[in-house]
Amino acid sequence: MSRTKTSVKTIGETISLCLQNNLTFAAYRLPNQTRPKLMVQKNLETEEIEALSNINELRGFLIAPFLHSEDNRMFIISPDYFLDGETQKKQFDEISRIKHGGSEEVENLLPYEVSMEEYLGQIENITRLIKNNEVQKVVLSRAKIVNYDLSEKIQEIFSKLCDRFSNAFIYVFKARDQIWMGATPEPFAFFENNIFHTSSVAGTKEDKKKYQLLENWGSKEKQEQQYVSDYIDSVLNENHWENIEHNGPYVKKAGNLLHLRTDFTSVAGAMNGNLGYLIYNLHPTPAICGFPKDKALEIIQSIEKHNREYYSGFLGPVGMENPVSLFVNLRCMKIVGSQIVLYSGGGLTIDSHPVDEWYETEIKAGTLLSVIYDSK
Ligand SMILES: C=C(O[C@H]1C=CC=C(C(=O)O)[C@@H]1O)C(=O)O
Repeated sequence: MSRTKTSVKTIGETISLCLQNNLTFAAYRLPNQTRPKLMVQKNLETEEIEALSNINELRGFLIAPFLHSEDNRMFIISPDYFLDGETQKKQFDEISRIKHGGSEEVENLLPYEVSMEEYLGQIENITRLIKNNEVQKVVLSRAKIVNYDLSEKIQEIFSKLCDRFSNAFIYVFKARDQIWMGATPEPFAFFENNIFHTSSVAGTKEDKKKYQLLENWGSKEKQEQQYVSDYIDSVLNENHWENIEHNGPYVKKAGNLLHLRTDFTSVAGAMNGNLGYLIYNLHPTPAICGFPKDKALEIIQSIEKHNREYYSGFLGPVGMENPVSLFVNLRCMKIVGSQIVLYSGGGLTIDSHPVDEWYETEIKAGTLLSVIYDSK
């Protein structure tokens, strides 16, 4: 009897082993599933991905930044080991024999942390541009730095996130000397039973009974989400994506928050265009950038003083059990030594109130913080 007990290890135990041995890995749990999965790569270096046109040939855990740059590349973690729900002793022993030294030159600089006062000023500058009709929506974001040493608790927090947020995509990855973790409510591109899905998720309220009903949401949130839906609709059409169906907007719970969400589905037939081009054209949607896209991006780049890196990029398994299961990297953090950097943002429109927007980013950062502080 004891043989079966010791012959398997949990994904949590395997994550600990990977961290201890400085291995490149990604663990994740898909929304509404119970089994966490883990991909472990034997080598330290990950493959850079230049373009997504051949996404159908990729296999592994894909990680794309908000914007490509010299420092923020799109890359993939190879599934040399793919562990589904548990790890057999034999695989565990094999993994324990792979060890890498830590890089000493890593410059894990912390990002710029904006004060509340400065953030309110940034919002005022952006709403002025919106009032002048230069742009309609801009998603402004910030990084919040908390002194907290998570290094010994990463697998514990991963497992708590899985328990607490059953309908989110939960992940943790270590690659390129970085550790990121998140519990995102925003599907970006995935397949289920050969049906392609994407979603428009925007507009935020605290999870109060009143807001569980769509009719109690104001025009600010409805408009904010409509920009995203219209954009997704136009990109799907421009890319000749056929038989598109919409469901929404409806109210969807995301941890301590509620969002408005519309789901788009399309039967993945031969008539549909190239999946890689579609993904390339969809990103970044107005849920994380704004509308019109180019102007919003220009404003974000001139106002935000931190580099978003992988926050508001997209990530998830590709070429594994499904062609792609990609999610927008929200409600996420980067673990930097004994500090954590939490990233959050919010959509600004003509009806935004600066102080409310600041608190919205605080509450969004609180999604992960509530779990971290619970584990103290
Ligand atoms: C940009 C974020 O959320 C997006 C997704 C849902 C609701 C949002 C909002 O209400 O502003 C944002 O568009 C974030 O969590 O950092």
